[in-house]
Amino acid sequence: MSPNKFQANASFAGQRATDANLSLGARELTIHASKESDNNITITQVPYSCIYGYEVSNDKEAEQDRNKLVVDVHYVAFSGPDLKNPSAAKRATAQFMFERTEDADRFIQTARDLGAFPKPRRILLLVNPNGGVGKAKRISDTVVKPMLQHSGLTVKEQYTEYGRHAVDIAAKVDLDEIDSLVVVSGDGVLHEVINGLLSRPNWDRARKTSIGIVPAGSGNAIAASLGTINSFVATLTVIRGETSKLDIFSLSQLNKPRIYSMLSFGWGMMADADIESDKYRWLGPLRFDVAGFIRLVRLRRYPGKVYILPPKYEQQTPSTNEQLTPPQSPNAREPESRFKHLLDSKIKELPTPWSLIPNMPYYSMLLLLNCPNMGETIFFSNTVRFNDGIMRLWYSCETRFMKIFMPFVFDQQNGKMVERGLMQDLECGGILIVPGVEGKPDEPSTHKIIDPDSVTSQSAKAQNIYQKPGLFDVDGEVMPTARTLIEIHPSLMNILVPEWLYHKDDDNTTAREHEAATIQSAMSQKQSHSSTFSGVIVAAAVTVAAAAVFLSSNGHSLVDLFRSAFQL
Ligand SMILES: Nc1ncnc2c1ncn2[C@@H]1O[C@H](COP(=O)(O)OP(=O)(O)OP(=O)(O)O)[C@@H](O)[C@H]1O
Repeated sequence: MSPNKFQANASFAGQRATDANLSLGARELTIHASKESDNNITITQVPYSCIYGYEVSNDKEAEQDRNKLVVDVHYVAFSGPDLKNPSAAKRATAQFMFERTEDADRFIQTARDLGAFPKPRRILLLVNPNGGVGKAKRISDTVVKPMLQHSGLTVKEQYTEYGRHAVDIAAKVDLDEIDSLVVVSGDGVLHEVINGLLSRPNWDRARKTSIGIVPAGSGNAIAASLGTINSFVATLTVIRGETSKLDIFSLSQLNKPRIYSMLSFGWGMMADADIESDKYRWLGPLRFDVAGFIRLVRLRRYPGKVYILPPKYEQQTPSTNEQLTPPQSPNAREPESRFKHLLDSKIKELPTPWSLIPNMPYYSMLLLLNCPNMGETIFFSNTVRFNDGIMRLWYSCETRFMKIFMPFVFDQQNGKMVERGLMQDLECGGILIVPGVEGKPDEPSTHKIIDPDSVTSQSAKAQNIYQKPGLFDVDGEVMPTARTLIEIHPSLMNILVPEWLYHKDDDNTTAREHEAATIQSAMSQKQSHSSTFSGVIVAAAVTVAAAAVFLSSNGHSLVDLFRSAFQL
């Protein structure tokens, strides 16, 4: 028999087969078996990228014969063609009963050599018991830990005990003792992990530690973007250990420590809604719809100036600091921004290559995204990739209720929100935002939230331009509304991704496409898809109902809400 072929009694995918032929290929295990019921031959493929572990035991049905060994191969099986569909994956086990110990040993050794089984790694698992609707502990206990148990990985679990605890943990953990830092939480805790790692003195070493997420929050934008909303797929991803580069944004303000972001920066309506949605955390992902709806009917204008740097500008001209600290040095410190001086409010006009976004007397929304999804239920645009080294900025000064309402309700999940002309978009390599009243953007006073009643400019008042500068939202966390420099650091970190995910820095696209095709062809049942439209209608109905419940509990009604909307 050829070295990669084996024979064993098999039990898998709800069927039993005597003398099934197993073959270990370059990227998948193939099982040829004849069904006991009708003698028909079935061929089942299990891609290695779906295998999360194995176990060996004695055959219980043949206790006297210690020579007979059973190998359980644990994998994630997809039941529909959409690899990103959260309900399309489940755990499965294929059981092979070998007649002789040598055959079982040879099977395991060959599978190992071909990369069928996960490679041993050390993982620190951070679980936020309070994230989202408090489901992280359950996901960790019922999915993550049981799967990790079979994986052969070394795992240490730690609960976060207070807000920003993950920053402290990531800043202090011994990096020589772990290979990956994985959170079972929402995006907020992953944001904290990134900021903890990048605050370390051994910055260059820390940034290379791979990070991962099993989604258990209410936004889960990163997991939605990676196609790992399903907890089984997310845990499989952590176990298999495939990584991709991840661009990171840094946000600098005068005399404040830099903040790092892996997901988004927002200002205006969406940012206010995101931060304000924290009050409705108990609603889960629906909290964004409710807060968004309330903010939509109370639309505001956000005055300020936004300057941009051309895309890839930084990469074309490496800074002196980067030359001084070669990336191979493990203790290289965080490189300083060469545009830091622009944070000085005395600088009124920015020098080339910076340019002002023209014709924007105020903004109603501004959004910088690093991933296609803004949340589990908000798919923004598939033009955004987390490793292309480009910042994508969307902005608008639209304040008409219906113009914003329609795309937000009907295009939230189909990526067409930006195609409706609601927002303009730009690619850039850096941004400087100067929030504040039109004509006086650089006054130090605009760094604070200002009472609109204190505005004296008649023209600003007449145009209803001058209002509170709004909130700055970084990955769902608030930062002070002040002159802010945002820069991109291409491929700064490494994030755990599903092996079949196509990504741009990949030199093995064909293999990955084959991987996705193999998984898709291995699927047995057809997935039934509810239409996006009906999903949206249901979402809208639930949102309105939730808003009604919330408002009535606060002594208001939907009628008040609509009245205030149309008065604006
Ligand atoms: N034990 C704890 N007690 C209170 N707060 C905590 C605890 N552990 C973490 N936190 C805080 O919980 C906040 C939210 O966490 P997380 O990101 O997991 O959920 P989420 O905000 O619902 O999800 P998403 O960011 O995807 O919307 C974080 O700001 C974090 O600092």
